[in-house]
Amino acid sequence: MGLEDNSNISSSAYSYGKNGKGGNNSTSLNSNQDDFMMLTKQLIEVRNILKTVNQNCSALQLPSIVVIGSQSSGKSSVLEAIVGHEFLPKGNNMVTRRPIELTLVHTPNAEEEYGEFPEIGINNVTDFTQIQRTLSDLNMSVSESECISTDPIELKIYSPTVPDLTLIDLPGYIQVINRKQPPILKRKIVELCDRYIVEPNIILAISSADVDLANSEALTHSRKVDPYGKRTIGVITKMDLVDPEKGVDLLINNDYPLELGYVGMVCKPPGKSGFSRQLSLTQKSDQYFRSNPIFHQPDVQVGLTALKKRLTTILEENMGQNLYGIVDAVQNELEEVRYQYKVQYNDRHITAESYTADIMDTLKHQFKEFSNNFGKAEVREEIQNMLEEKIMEICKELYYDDPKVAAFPSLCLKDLVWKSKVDMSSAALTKSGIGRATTQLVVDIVLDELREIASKEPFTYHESTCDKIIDFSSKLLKKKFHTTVDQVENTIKPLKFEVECTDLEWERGKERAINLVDRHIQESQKKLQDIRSQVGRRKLRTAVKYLRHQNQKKINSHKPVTPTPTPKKEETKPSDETLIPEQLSTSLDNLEEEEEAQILKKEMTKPRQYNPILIEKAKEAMELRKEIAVLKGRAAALRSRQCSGSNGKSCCPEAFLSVISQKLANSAVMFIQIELLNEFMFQFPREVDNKLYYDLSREQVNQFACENPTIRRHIELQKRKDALELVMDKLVYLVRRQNELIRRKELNSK
Ligand SMILES: Nc1nc2c(ncn2[C@@H]2O[C@H](COP(=O)(O)OP(=O)(O)OP(=O)(O)O)[C@@H](O)[C@H]2O)c(=O)[nH]1
Repeated sequence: MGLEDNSNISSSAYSYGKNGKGGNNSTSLNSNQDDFMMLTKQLIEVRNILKTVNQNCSALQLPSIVVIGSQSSGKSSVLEAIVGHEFLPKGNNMVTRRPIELTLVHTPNAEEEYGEFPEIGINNVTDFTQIQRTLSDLNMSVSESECISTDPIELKIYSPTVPDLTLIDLPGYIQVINRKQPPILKRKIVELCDRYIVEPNIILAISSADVDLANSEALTHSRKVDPYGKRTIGVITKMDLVDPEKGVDLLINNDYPLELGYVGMVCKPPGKSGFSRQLSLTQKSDQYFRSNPIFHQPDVQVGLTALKKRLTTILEENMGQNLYGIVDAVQNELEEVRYQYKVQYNDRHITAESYTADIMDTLKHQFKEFSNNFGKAEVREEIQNMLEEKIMEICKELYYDDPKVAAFPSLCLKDLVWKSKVDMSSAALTKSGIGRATTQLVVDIVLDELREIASKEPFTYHESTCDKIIDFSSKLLKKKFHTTVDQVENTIKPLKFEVECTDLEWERGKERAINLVDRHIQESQKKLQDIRSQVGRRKLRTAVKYLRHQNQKKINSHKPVTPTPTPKKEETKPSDETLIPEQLSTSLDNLEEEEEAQILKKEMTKPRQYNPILIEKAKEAMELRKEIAVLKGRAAALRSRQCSGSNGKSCCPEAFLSVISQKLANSAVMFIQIELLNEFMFQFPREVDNKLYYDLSREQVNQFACENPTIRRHIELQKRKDALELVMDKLVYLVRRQNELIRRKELNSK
């Protein structure tokens, strides 16, 4: 727009100022102005939508009005005059440290004016001193050493008296740095302003009337990026501080011409503390100019009304010019996003709610699979396995660790001490808190399974949800824990006193016992093998021999010194029945003995320091050998005739205990199933729905879904596509209106 157009607008603005009402424009002009307002409003909306999805794409940016000027030039006063309220931070201590992005929303039918800070979620603030305080706090969050932050504060003001505008308030240029300010501050402010005075933004260059325009920082900086003033509006503040003639000279400025011209302002008449109410503010601001005819010239634009009108018109024109470019940019962006959406997600629409519901279904489904595979038979098997380990512990304590265990098979029916051990062992098994142990075992299995589910995708993304699952499951199980324990204990009570056993039960028990002992032999052999591989066969053998030698030395030193009778030949090697375990295991090494005798001899004559870890391993290996030997003996006994029937139970404690363990497991499983598991399996899916889905707010559901990065990206792209489609709809409508407007203008001008 050239100066010719400016004069039109200024005269209409002035005529508005003169009668203080709506002026004398024609109806068609009014409707055109409404259309202009509508375009600006809609484009500001579009701009805000685009901002939510496309912060970094300059092609999609719509213009804002950027306010620049030196400190105390009157920037805040102008902005406050436009808004009609004091709301900007005041003080000497560099109160503007962050850009303030101010969106003014004209709400013609609303009675209330209010502000909101969308980014920090503060809404509906009707008290403008509260807005001022919040702005101060947000500015002061930037430390003095940091001086300036580029992170903008977003503020929206809704009012029936503001025009639709987007303004950006920036810290004032510093002319002379004071002692307290860091030297870098001046440059930082220039850099910050430079970021904002770029195209397509409109520059509102504020200069004070009482300062020579040659020294105006605002004009100096704006001219660097907009030499002809095509997008710079000059505002001369404090017009009351200079003679009206000089003021008018400044406005019809030929020294520093701007295509968009200058507007003169008086925001604070001399002697007044400031304005507080919108209506009086506009009136008082314009009053100064009304009272002096020198300002009643067509080329002179003065007063708040003129400024507001000028800003909305220029912003609207600028947005109108940008409209087609924006449409193209949005169209391109939308096509790209649609393509990505198709390629990456096959146009599959997803919501945080649908994802959350899917996850819960997956969880319930996996749990159902587990519960189907964890029926009575499986629970019984688990309990029996646990009891078998207990059997081995009991046998180890009562039988295997007994130094005379080798003699057990021959004495088990005759020797009272050995005979009584079978009752001791059955008592140990039945009285060992079976109720608690079995219930706890099942609880642990259920919780372990849930942890297992939680350890896989997609649950790995939702750590706190997994914690919740474990938490409410533990609580559900805990509720039933004690009753289940009591029930199990009650049912197994009779087994504590007497255990009857049929032939079939004995056979099964024996079979399990044989398997159990065989399994333990294999496990011990595996451990021994591992030690051999870790240490090395030869090294281990030498260390074992060394230990044996040491043991023997100890035994000899404790023996009374009596002449040793020469043993008879057959006594030198004990019979298998009387072999103690160590000797038994030693006999396994006969083949290797020759080979190592030499090394050992050397070791004994020239003692050396053995690695303590090697010694530990050697001790462990000796224990294992001993254990394997005993277990092999027990496996043979269980397979022998001695254990063919239950009457040989005192010779076959493993088989007898296995019979008892089967009976215990049968009784326990029934109550664990009824009291604990059935209830839990029924409750779990309901708790999932209640605690993990229905209880969540919309925001929490969103948060949950976005914990999964794939879903977050999917939702973001979808949001972007939705927003761009919405923007595109609005733009298509605006283009139609704009074309209509141009057509009408052309008709009017004919
Ligand atoms: N006489 C007179 N004084 C004014 C006018 N406008 C503003 N002032 C005064 O000038 C001083 C600076 O005004 P501000 O609006 O705070 O200026 P600013 O550019 O925002 O200052 P900084 O925030 O320091 O950058 C204040 O004391 C105002 O009261 C005016 O039109 N006439």
